[in-house]
Amino acid sequence: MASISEWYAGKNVLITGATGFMGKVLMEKLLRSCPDVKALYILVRPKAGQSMSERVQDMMKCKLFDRVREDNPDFHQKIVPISSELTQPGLAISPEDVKTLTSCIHIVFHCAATIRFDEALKHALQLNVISTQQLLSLAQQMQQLQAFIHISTAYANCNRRHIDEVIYPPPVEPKKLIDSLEWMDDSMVCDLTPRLIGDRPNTYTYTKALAECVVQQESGRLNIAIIRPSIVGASWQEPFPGWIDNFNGPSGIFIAAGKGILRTMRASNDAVADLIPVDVVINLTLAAGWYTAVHRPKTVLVYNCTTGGINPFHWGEIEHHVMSTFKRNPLEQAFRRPNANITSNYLINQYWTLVSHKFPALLYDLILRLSGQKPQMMRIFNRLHKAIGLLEYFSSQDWEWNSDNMNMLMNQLSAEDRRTFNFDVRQLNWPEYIENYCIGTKKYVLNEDMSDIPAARQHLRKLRNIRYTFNTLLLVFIWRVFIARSQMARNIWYFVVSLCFKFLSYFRASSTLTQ
Ligand SMILES: CCCCC/C=C\C/C=C\CCCCCCCC(=O)SCCNC(=O)CCNC(=O)[C@H](O)C(C)(C)COP(=O)(O)OP(=O)(O)OC[C@H]1O[C@@H](n2cnc3c(N)ncnc32)[C@H](O)[C@@H]1OP(=O)(O)O
Ligand SMILES: NC(=O)C1=CN([C@@H]2O[C@H](COP(=O)(O)OP(=O)(O)OC[C@H]3O[C@@H](n4cnc5c(N)ncnc54)[C@H](OP(=O)(O)O)[C@@H]3O)[C@@H](O)[C@H]2O)C=CC1
Repeated sequence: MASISEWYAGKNVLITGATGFMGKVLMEKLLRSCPDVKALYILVRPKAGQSMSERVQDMMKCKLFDRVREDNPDFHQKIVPISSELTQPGLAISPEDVKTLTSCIHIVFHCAATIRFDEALKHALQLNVISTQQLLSLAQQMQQLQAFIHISTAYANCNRRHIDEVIYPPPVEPKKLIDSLEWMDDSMVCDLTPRLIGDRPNTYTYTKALAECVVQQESGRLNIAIIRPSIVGASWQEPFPGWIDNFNGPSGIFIAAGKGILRTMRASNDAVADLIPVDVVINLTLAAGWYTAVHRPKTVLVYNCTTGGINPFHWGEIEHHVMSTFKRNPLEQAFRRPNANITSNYLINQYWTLVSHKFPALLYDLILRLSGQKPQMMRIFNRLHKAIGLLEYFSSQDWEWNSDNMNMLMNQLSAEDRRTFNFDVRQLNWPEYIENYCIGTKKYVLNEDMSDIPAARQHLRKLRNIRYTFNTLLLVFIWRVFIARSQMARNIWYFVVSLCFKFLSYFRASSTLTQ
């Protein structure tokens, strides 16, 4: 049987969400490990004042593509951008482009989605559900289509503790919801949202669950697979360790901790941190594409792409390794020395939020105001608290995912494919992975240079000296205000000091006697 790379040779691939984190890694891997792939058609919209072509050109300059560029400097010739706004009718694809796509595409990878946890339900429904429906309708017209791979999330059914590789009944019939929301104005939808999402934490997981149901309903004659990754993190091995380009999931938390801004967060030390490296997800996705096309399973196969059941690691361990990495490889211009702690206790977290977040922010903003600058720290902390509030649900509990299909797929691969498209997370060394992940946030998200580490260390030493000076001044202040002004406090203070003195004298005398 042909290897995975051989199967992709000569194929036209359609990718949605190609400008996103996973979409880019998917393109890179296809171009590098399947060099004979015919073309990658990518659906892209203009954004933030940039045209579609400008965005694609910028994207291809990205460091992620360095290895591909080395192998094939003309790799851009294989990329065919197609203008598309997924929230528009017909995905806003021109009739000529529809004609091209329906005649030549062999495999579709649907990665596009809104992954925001605070997305308005109408928009999340439009993008995550309705555009999936529209893309499936387009796929039904593709004459050469062999597989359709839908990227979902392992948390689509996070209202369950144990999650099998099946499509669960939807919380509501998607079509009914789409029809109902159509006539409602935004404020009505907003009021109804908590009732609708029920025991799910946000509109993201809710609409991703509905999308899975739509995939099943609209599957028709298509060969479909659903990939459900858990928390997608930086790359493990490919194209190089530690590739990450956004603040999503834990990345923003790691950065905030490394900058010394985040000092406390509610999370369970003992809960499994179900992180999955992005290259593992992409390798599994490409292998699932091959398997779906070649073996044509009778039903929609769901692949839970998780680590917890195979090679578990816990949030407490993550905290330890993140802190240790950032102490050895500090981020530039840290606000304070990195020292974050996670706790599952609500009151303890509230206390530390007040003492370690709000108080220093107020103090810093006061200093900024006094020096004629604009206060900014409280605003940063308010945003951080909003983000943490939305993530806590996922870091405070754990889930059990069945990953039989991932194992089945691994057993279907030849030894060579298993190496080229490695998704065997049993080999993942977590401490090494977390170290590379943190360094990746420094290098690729914050664009900091590793050669500046000595200066960053010097800055941390300066912060330590400021803290010692501040603590000493605080002690003197407390002494002046509370001790020196009250006779009773003074008596207690002298009593404590004399007790310490007596203890020291006794200790010195007894140690002289024993000599
Ligand atoms: C050291 C101890 C570590 C212990 C770790 C413990 C716990 C880990 C925590 C959490 C892990 C759980 C993660 C669960 C993931 C579930 C998996 C999934 O299925 S899907 C993918 C996950 N989706 C997300 O992560 C999206 C979450 N983000 C949002 O919903 C929003 O971004 C937001 C948090 C609500 C913020 O919205 P807001 O409008 O305020 O800001 P923007 O998004 O527009 O961003 C503006 C600006 O800020 C940057 N940004 C965004 N997030 C962060 C952040 N967390 N920290 C710092 N900066 C952030 C963003 O890039 C923008 O920058 P710019 O303007 O320059 O583009
Ligand atoms: N990141 C994670 O931790 C996890 C992600 N997933 C799933 O993986 C998939 C990819 O996620 P990820 O790469 O992280 O997400 P990103 O937010 O990085 O990328 C989202 C992609 O969708 C595109 N998109 C969004 N809105 C539109 C629109 N209206 N029209 C056209 N394109 C649009 C974006 O394009 P543009 O650049 O124009 O905005 C971007 O390319 C999603 O389906 C997500 O649910 C699952 C589990 C975890």
